[in-house]
Amino acid sequence: MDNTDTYLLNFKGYYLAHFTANTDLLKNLDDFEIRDDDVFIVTYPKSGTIWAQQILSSIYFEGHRNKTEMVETLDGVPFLEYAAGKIDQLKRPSPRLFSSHLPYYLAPKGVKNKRAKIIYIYRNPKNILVSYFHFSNMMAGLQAADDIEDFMKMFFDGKVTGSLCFDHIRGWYEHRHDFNILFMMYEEMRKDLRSSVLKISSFLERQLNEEDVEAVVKQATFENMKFDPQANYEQILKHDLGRRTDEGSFLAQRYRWRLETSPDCGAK
Ligand SMILES: Nc1ncnc2c1ncn2[C@@H]1O[C@H](COP(=O)(O)OS(=O)(=O)O)[C@@H](OP(=O)(O)O)[C@H]1O
Repeated sequence: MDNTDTYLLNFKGYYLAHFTANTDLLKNLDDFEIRDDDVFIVTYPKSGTIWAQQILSSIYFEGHRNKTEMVETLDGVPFLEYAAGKIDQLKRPSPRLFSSHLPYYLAPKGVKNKRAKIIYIYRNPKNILVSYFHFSNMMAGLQAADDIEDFMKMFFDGKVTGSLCFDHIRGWYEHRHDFNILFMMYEEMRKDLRSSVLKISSFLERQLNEEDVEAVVKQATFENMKFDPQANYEQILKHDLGRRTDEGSFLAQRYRWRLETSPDCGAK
């Protein structure tokens, strides 16, 4: 493990966000005990993790779906490799839902033996790039960039948390036969959220009645999540992760309308 960079932790050739990496867990990552009913959301950063967390959490937890329980979405679907000390993963009751930005080759042995289910969300890298640029400038623990060109250099050199985006997506896709995995595309989910929820719940073998499906979809709309304090990470951002500036949020999309029309993807 190379600890020398302020922002990036190099673990076996892969960059993690230094400030929040769970180094104790990483030491024994390969042997991390996997249960048959574990479920992982795997993404490259800025590809829709928080969105998938919301969908999974409301598929699995009735109290979340019906808003009778006030649980931060992230606490229901915590990261495996981040937030050291916050949760003892081994003591969590089943079924455990996880999030992860890890590349395929760092997945614990049990995941490679198809013991857990994985939902891999991928997003158009142009949209990732713009989202990541704004996000890096907002988050205290990530390296800020002077402008989009500056960030593009880091992004295409893979000198960002998550390393090179293309390696991440290609790696998981080319090794898909080693895993019990469902691929979902962010942009397709945007086009048809209901079908995406049905596809995910069917893969997870979770029976939902019509009313449940409606509730999950409603909870997962951008408009709902943007203003739902349990879902939008605002408190976590403020108190745990740390902001560099008051501007920006996890659910930004301020440039969304430009994506279809502008060659610079709304970077300016
Ligand atoms: N409900 C819903 N619908 C559509 N899009 C959504 C939704 N929830 C989150 N998002 C968008 O996902 C982007 C954040 O990605 P991640 O959650 O993967 O970020 S992170 O890696 O966990 O930091 C981020 O994209 P940008 O807005 O383009 O930055 C979020 O807006």
